[in-house]
Amino acid sequence: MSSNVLDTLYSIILDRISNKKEGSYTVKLLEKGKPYIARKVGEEATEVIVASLSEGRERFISEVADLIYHLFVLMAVEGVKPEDVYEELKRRMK
Ligand SMILES: N=c1c2ncn([C@@H]3O[C@H](COP(=O)(O)OP(=O)(O)OP(=O)(O)O)[C@@H](O)[C@H]3O)c2ncn1[C@@H]1O[C@H](COP(=O)(O)O)[C@@H](O)[C@H]1O
Repeated sequence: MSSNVLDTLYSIILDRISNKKEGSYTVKLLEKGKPYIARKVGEEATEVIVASLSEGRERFISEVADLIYHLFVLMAVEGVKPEDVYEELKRRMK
């Protein structure tokens, strides 16, 4: 996965936070607050599990994308950038 897609996604999410674009799903999530967003991350993780166990490759890819998006919204709420996570993953590399 090229990290510039992830970095671009994160910058779009930050843009939605600051510009509150009309009709934005991200803005709707933010308005529902952190507990709701955290619950959505859990839901999307479950949907990844279900897709992995009983649905095809395309559904699995789609659910992983949903999970990454919702995780990135939660990271933005927490003030954690993708680079922070990349650093941690790099630190763990053997
Ligand atoms: N990658 C995504 C992305 N993946 C999934 N989703 C939304 O996440 C939801 C997942 O479906 P669910 O059934 O879990 O959610 P729902 O039933 O629609 O709504 P709720 O259950 O949350 O009430 C869908 O509404 C999708 O539209 C996304 N929404 C936005 N993005 C990215 O975020 C950017 C900003 O989007 P907006 O905030 O809508 O402008 C977009 O340009 C995309 O790059």
